Amino acid sequence: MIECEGLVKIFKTDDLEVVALQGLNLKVEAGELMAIIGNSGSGKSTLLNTLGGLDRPSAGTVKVGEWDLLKITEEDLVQYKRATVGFIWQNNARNLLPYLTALENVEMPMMLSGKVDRDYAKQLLEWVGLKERMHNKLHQLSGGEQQRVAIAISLSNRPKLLLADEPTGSVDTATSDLIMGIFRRLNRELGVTIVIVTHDLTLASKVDRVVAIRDGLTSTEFIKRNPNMDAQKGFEEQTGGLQEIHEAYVVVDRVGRLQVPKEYLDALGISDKASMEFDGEKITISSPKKLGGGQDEEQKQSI
Ligand SMILES: Nc1ncnc2c1ncn2[C@@H]1O[C@H](COP(=O)(O)OP(=O)(O)OP(=O)(O)O)[C@@H](O)[C@H]1O
Repeated sequence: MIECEGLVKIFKTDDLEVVALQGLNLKVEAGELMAIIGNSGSGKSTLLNTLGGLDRPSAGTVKVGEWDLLKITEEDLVQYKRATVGFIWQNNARNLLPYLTALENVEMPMMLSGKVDRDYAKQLLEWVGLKERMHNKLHQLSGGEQQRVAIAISLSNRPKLLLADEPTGSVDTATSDLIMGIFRRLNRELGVTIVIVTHDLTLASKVDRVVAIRDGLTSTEFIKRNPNMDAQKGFEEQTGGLQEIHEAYVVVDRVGRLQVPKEYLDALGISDKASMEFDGEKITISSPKKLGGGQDEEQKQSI
């Protein structure tokens, strides 16, 4: 469904260039429900905006289904956004109209694309658990309910891909669980591919695959050891961290590049060069060998 290879995004302002994505690789299969995590400024939103057709990529490959988002024309981009992708933001005020009802809000994008399907709009609000509140004006709904209206809106164009940027960022834990449950159902029952960007490790622990971004590159992948773990409700909350539930893998790209965490490099005093050894079973990266002896002091680290 999604294929990014060597994806680069550079933001240019008057006197500054920011390389937000530095040659990122990412594959997402159709029907996946996965999360992207990373520190602030690591490029998560830029990646999501690029996948959503809101930001234009600077270089590399970025394909979503049949669409090549690097080469796509402006005209096709409008079509892509209309037909293929749905978007949910943390700040739902961006896509909601407070003086309209929940139902009218869901119908609005349908109206803009020329085809209002009231039954489907109602069905969507039922899906997100707002059957009883669909005729309430937005300002009469709580923040969590508004976020659920936003989810219904994002599905109004029947997207194959749903992109959610911190969808639970401003709601409480109960609402966050509810939203995650809605995502899981949409994914399992309607087959919508869902990519969630989040800081929240508890949320991330509830999906099968998590990809970590560091400095605009995919660095680590976490794959759930037991995909049926969802059934054990509350388990994630008890265990907390991602590593309890997922196996962590370092991402190696097509030409063999991988990202070594900065803290490891700092601990070993590695800056621009390292020694690498292969003993038939594992690869060892260590601080550069000192020419003319001194190897005994070498600190080693296995990867
Ligand atoms: N429109 C823009 N113009 C210039 N620089 C930008 C723009 N958007 C993002 N950046 C820069 O690109 C880098 C990545 O930003 P991005 O918003 O993708 O990170 P993020 O991981 O989503 O962070 P956060 O979790 O804080 O939202 C940052 O250095 C940011 O300052």
